[in-house]
Amino acid sequence: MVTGAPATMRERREELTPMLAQYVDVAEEYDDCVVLFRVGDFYKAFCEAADEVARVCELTRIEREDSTGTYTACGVPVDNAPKYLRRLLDADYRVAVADQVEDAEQASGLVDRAVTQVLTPGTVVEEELLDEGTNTYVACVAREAEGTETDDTDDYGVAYVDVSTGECAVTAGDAAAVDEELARVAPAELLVGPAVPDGVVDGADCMVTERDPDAFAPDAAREVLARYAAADRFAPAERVAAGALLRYAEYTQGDDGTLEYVRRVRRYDPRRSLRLDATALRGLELFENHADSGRTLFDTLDETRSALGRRRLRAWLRRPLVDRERIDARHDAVAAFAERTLVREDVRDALSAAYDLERLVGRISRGRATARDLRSLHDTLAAVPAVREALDGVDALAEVRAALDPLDDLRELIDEAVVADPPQELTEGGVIRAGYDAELDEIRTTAREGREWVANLEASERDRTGIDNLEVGYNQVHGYYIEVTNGQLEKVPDDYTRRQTLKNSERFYTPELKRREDEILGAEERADALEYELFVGLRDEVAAECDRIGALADAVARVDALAALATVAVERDYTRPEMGADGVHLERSRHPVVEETAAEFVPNDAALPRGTVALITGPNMSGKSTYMRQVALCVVLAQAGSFVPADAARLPVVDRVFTRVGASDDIAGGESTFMREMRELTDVLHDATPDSLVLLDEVGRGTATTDGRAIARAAVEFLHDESGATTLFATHYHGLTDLADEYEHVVNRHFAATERDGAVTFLHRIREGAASSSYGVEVAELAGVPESVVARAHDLVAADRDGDTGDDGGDSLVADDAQRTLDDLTTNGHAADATPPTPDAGEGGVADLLADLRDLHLAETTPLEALNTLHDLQRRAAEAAGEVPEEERR
Ligand SMILES: Nc1ncnc2c1ncn2[C@@H]1O[C@H](COP(=O)(O)OP(=O)(O)OP(=O)(O)O)[C@@H](O)[C@H]1O
Repeated sequence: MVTGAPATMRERREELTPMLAQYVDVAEEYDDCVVLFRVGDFYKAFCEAADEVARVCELTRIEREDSTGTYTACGVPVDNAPKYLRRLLDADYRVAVADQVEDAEQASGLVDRAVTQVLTPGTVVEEELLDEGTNTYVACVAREAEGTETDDTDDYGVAYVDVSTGECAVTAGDAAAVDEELARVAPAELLVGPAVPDGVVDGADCMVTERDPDAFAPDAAREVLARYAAADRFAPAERVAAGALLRYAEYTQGDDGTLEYVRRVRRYDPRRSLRLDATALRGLELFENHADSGRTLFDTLDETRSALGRRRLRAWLRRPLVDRERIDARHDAVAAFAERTLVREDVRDALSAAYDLERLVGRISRGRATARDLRSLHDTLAAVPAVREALDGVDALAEVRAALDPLDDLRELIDEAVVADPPQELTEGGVIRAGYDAELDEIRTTAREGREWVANLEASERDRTGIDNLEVGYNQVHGYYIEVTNGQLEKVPDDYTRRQTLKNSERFYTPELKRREDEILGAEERADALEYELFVGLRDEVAAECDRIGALADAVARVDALAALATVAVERDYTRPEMGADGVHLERSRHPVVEETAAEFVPNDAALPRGTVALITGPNMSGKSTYMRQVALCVVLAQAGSFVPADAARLPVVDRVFTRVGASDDIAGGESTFMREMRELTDVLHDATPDSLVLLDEVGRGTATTDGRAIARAAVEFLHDESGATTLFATHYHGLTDLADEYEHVVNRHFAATERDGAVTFLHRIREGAASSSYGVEVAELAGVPESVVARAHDLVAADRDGDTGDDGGDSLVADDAQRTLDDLTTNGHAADATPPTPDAGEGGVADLLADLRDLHLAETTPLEALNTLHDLQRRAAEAAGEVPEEERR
C-alpha cells in the first residue's frame, strides 16, 4: 500500500523497532495519505510507500537494515520539502506530514511524533505550493439526508472554502445548480456527502475525497458550523455541506481547532449573479483556452498589480453582476480611474508593493507566519496611505477610499517590534528590535558586555602573561579558549586550566572566562527564547485584528481590480456601456481576446433588440464564432464592471448566457458529440428566459443532415416563440434563413467572402441578409487538403448543383442565393455607396457595364462565379466613377 501503513510492515508489526511501530500507527490512522515521517533532517517513507515517493519525487531509495531485517526507505529533505510535496500532490496523493512534536533532546526515549498537517490538492496553504493570485478551493456537496426532498430547489448544499485565505461560502440548489456551481468554483478537491447520488457530481474535474459519513450527520455538521457562523441562518443542506467541509479543513490543518481566519461563511444565491454554466465558461474561454497556449479573457484583462486584485478580478469575471445599481457603481469607479491617468498610475504603483494580505492573515492566524510575513504585512500597510491620498477627492471612489484603513496602530506595532530585515528562522534570534522589550534589552546587554569583555581579553592577557602571540578564540564544541603555542607554554600562569591539546599549541580557560562564557551563552539562549516568545505574542496580537486586515484586503482588492479595468479600458480603447437597454446594441465591437492577436481585427456592429433570433450564415472561417462570442463577451464584461471593446454600447442586464459553441467536442464523459450537443441544447431550451443571451453554433451538425436541419429549425422556432431569449444562431443550413420571412423576430445576418482566381478572402464583416455560399471546399484547400481531393470535391459540388431542383429548403448552392447576395451587396453600403456613374464615364463605361449585367445568366451561374462577376462589375463601376475600387479601400 502506498497510502496508509505498508502491508509488509503491518505483517511484521511485533518485530518493528519502536520508531517504525510509531510510523505504522500514524500511517494506519491516515490511511488515505502518503505519510511522511520526520526523522532528523528528512521526511521519510518506508517500504512500498518509499518506492512510490522515490518514483514520484525522483529521489533515491535506500535499503535500511536494523535488528528486525531490511526494508526500503526514502527521505524527502526537510529544507526542500515543498518541491517534493508539490510533486506528490500533482500525482494526486494526499500527504500527511508527521513531525516531531517534542524536542529530541528533551525526549526520554522515542521522540513523540504527530501529524501536523494533511496536504491535499484543495487544502494546501504553503506559499510555495500555491499559485499567486488564484484561489484554491475545496468544495463539498451534501444533502441533509437521502431522499429528503422537502423542497426540490434547495435539496443540495454546495460549500467551498479557500483554506489559505479563509474565504468560505455556501449555497443550495438542485442537481443542475450543483453542476453549475462546481464549474464556477472549479475546486481542486471535492467532498461528497453520503446521501448524494452518483451522477450529481459527475461534472467535477478534481480529486474526490472520501470522508467518514458521520461528518455529514446533520447534528455533527451543525456543531462545527456553529463555531464559524450562526448555524440557524442556513438551510439544512447548506449546514451539512458547510459543517462537513469546515471540519475537513480543520483536519487538514492539524486539528488545532477552529480556523479563526475563516471569518465568515457567506451564504449566496447564484441567481444574484449572471449565470454562466460550465459550457458557457468553457465556450467563452473566460479562464481556459482550448488551445492550451492561447490567451483567455482573464489574461487579457489582468492588469492588476497585486495578488489580491488578481483574485478579485477573477471573482468578478466568474460572477458578473445582475444588479443594475451595482453595475453602474462599478462603471462609475472604472470611469473615474479611466479619466485620471495620474491617479491610476499612482495607485497602481503603490499597489505593486502590496503583498497577499489574505494569505498573510491566514498564516498569521494559523500561527505559521514568520517575522518576514509580519514585515510584509507592515510594508503593505505602509503602501495604503499613498493609495488613499491618490483617491482623495474622487467621488466615485470615495466609498472604497474610506474602506482603506491603513491600520496605523498595527503597522507601528510591527515596526517597533520586528527588525527591518528579519531572518527566516524564528528560533535563532535577530527578530525583535532593540527597545521593544526591556528584559530582552537587558539580556542582550549582558551578552554584549560579555562578548566585549572577551574581545578585550586577548590584549589584557598578552599584557599580563607576556605571551605576545596568545590568542583568544571560540569554537562550537569547546567554547571560549586562550590558545598558547608550545614554545610559550612555560609562561602560562597558574589560573589557566587546560581545555584542549593541539599539535603545536594548547588551549586554556580561566575561571573568569568560563564564568563569562556561561553568562554569554546563557544570555544568548535566553534572548533567543524570549524573542520567540515575544514574536508569538506579537503574532497573536496581530491575529486578533484579522477582521480589520480582512476588510482592508477587501478594499485593496477592489481598488486594484477597478484600476486594472480602467487601464484596459484606456489602453485598448474600450467604451463605457450604457446599461438597461432593450437588447444588445454594439457599434464597431471587437473580440477582446482575438483583437489582441489578430493582425487586423475588423470591428462589427450588433443590433439585436430583445428577443431577436439572428441567424448567422457565412463560409467556414469567415468569423461567425468570433462574432457571436464577442457579443457575449461584451455582455459579460459589462456586467462584471468592465468597459467593452466597441465604439459605443447599449446593453441589457442579462440573467444568463447560454452557449453551445464549437470546441466542446472533447468527449470527457464518454458521450458522443451529438449527445452532448443535444444535452446542452436541452439546457438552453429549458432554462432560457427573455432576459437571457443564447449563442448556438451549428446546432445539429453532429447528426444526419435532415435530422440536424430539423432540430435546428425546431430550436429556432422554440427560442422565438417560447423562450423569447435574444439569440445568435450560426448555421450552415442555409435553408433556415427563410425563417426570417415567417417569424417576426428572426433576422438574417451573414459573413461574406470574396473569391478571385479560386482564392477565398474573408472580409470578417457582418452584413444583413443570408449568405450565399459556404466556400467549404475552398477552405478545405486553404487548410491543405490534397489537391486531388479538392478537385474531386469541386466536381461533386458542381454535380450536386446541377442536379439540384432548389426545392429542399436548400443547403445547396442555388442560383437564388446568388441573386440574394447581389442584392445584399448593393443594399449594404458597398455598391450602393458608390457615386452613381455618369453615362459617359471613362473607358468601358456604364452602358457596357449595364449590358454585361443584363447578359448575366443567373440560372447558369454558380454563386462563386456570380460573386466574381459582381466583384468585377463593382470594380468597373468604381473605376467608371473615378473612385478607388472597394477592395482597395478596405
Ligand atoms: N472580425 C474579425 N477580424 C479579424 N479576424 C477575424 C475576425 N473574425 C474572425 N477572425 C479570424 O478568422 C478566423 C475564423 O473565425 P471563426 O472561427 O469565428 O469563423 P467561423 O465562421 O465561425 O468558422 P467555422 O464556420 O469554420 O466555425 C479566426 O482565426 C479568427 O481569428
